[in-house]
Amino acid sequence: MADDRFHVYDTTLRDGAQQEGLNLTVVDKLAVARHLDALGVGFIEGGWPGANPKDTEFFRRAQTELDLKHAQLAAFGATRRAGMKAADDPLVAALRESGAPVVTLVAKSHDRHVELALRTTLQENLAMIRDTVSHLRAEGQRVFLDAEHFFDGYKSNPDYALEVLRTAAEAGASVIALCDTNGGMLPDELAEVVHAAVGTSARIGIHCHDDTGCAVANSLAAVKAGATHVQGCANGYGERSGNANLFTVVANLQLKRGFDLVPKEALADMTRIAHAITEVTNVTPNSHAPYVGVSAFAHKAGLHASAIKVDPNLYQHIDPAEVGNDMRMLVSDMAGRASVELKGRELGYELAPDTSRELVNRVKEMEAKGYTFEAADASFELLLRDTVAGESRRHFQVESWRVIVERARGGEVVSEATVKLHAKGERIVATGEGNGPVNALDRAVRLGLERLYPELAGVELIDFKVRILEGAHGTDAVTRVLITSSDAAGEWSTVGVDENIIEASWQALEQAVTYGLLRAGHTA
Ligand SMILES: CC(=O)SCCNC(=O)CCNC(=O)[C@H](O)C(C)(C)COP(=O)(O)OP(=O)(O)OC[C@H]1O[C@@H](n2cnc3c(N)ncnc32)[C@H](O)[C@@H]1OP(=O)(O)O
Ligand SMILES: CC(=O)C(=O)O
Repeated sequence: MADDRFHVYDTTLRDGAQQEGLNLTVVDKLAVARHLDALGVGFIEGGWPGANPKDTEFFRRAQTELDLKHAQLAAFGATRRAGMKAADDPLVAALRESGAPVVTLVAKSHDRHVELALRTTLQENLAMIRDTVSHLRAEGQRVFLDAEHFFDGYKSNPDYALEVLRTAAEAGASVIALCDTNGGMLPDELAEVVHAAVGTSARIGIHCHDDTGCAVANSLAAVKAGATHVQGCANGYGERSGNANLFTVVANLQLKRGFDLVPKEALADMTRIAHAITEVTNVTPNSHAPYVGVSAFAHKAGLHASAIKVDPNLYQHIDPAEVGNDMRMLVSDMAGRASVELKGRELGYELAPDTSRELVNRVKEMEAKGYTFEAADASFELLLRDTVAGESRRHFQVESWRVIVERARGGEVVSEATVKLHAKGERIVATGEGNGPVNALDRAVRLGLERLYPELAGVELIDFKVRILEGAHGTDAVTRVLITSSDAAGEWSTVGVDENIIEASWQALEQAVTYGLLRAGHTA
């Protein structure tokens, strides 16, 4: 089990699930819990048993289907309703019966909320907290308290807000998490309030929302002010602008502040875990996320690359391997010789200085015409190979292509493409039909080449993006086409640019096929 000196408490399955558009099944929740446990968090808040059948079911199945190595499960719920006994409240019963060793109770700590939202007295709210905490403690559960709206409540009535903490601690709550529920706090003022709360006898925790973009900074400020329990969500999921991103918080505390929160090997697996969770949640990963985003260690500027060539630490705050991420070089019109040299090395080529210079010039010229190599790594690698070895080293040469688009009598629109190619000493003429001109060209090329290169059967065109770009003089617009292809081992992207959309598509398609053949081991 995790070290009890400092708590890492994940609430993805409860507060994270309050994110717009995020909807997890019980199986999804179990899968996310396993990923979080692999990261080594101390607590996983699984949901609110009794509030909906899914969360009740999660806790039932968790007892037999989750074999947690690090984390303890926490069941979330509210203090009892006003005017009744905790033992008689069905939602409190659901917490008791959840099988979770920890219960986290949300309680009002803002006087205005007690009066307006709960519609009860300040004294009755304290009684609700006291009764519910002591009842669950007597039933053998460890009880944490989320002091809802604590910071706004402290500003409105500090004595009452602190009285809520004291009441919960005296009744047996072992953690009191101060919640910036509306997410409106800034780090300096938040730290002052945390300072005032530390010493109320229970461990003080922090739970921040990101409405000011400060959830992570606020969590760190709270820890500096004495909090020893930090809550957050995987990938910053959560209601409105989200919760503190637990991955960022953990990496910051462990790598910058020297806390020993999760095993070193687990931290080095964090990027994979963050992405594995996005696969379950079906939320597109934020490529710019600190530490774990695919762009977190991607370098585009030529000046950066020239320094990185000497020492990567000159433009990186940590070694990406510490969080399981990788440094990547992006090649674009902002590249210099060092950028292409490093990118070449990443792809397995050692480039001579003259070749790097020629390649940078070609990249800049082509990007000025509308090509984009940072989005089309495969096109860059082909350009690099052409620069080193010449285009004659391609697997096939194109004599010509032609496409006919016909609206037939019945109204059906059909496309037919003919390609004339040269490969392995043969002249090939092939015709393909498709539901559009690019589809027809793709079929024709495959039909022509598959006999010589059977691996092409495993290459699929999976995405096709078109963008109309302003021409250099603002009049003659050009089309950029990006094609993403895949085989059993991965994906690659290629780019084509021309005033004619079919020519632009053809360029991207020809490169997609050529790169697919390279990946299949045909060096041409
Ligand atoms: C800050 C947070 O994110 S806390 C987590 C919030 N999460 C959720 O709300 C998701 C799950 N919620 C639910 O499924 C439902 O709201 C339930 C099952 C909890 C309650 O549903 P309902 O009984 O239909 O009540 P409803 O949602 O309309 O209102 C909430 C009730 O809880 C009361 N309440 C709110 N906070 C607390 C609290 N801390 N302690 C006790 N009661 C509370 C409200 O006063 C209100 O009481 P009322 O029914 O007498 O008006
Ligand atoms: C409890 C909780 O999620 C909050 O106050 O934000």
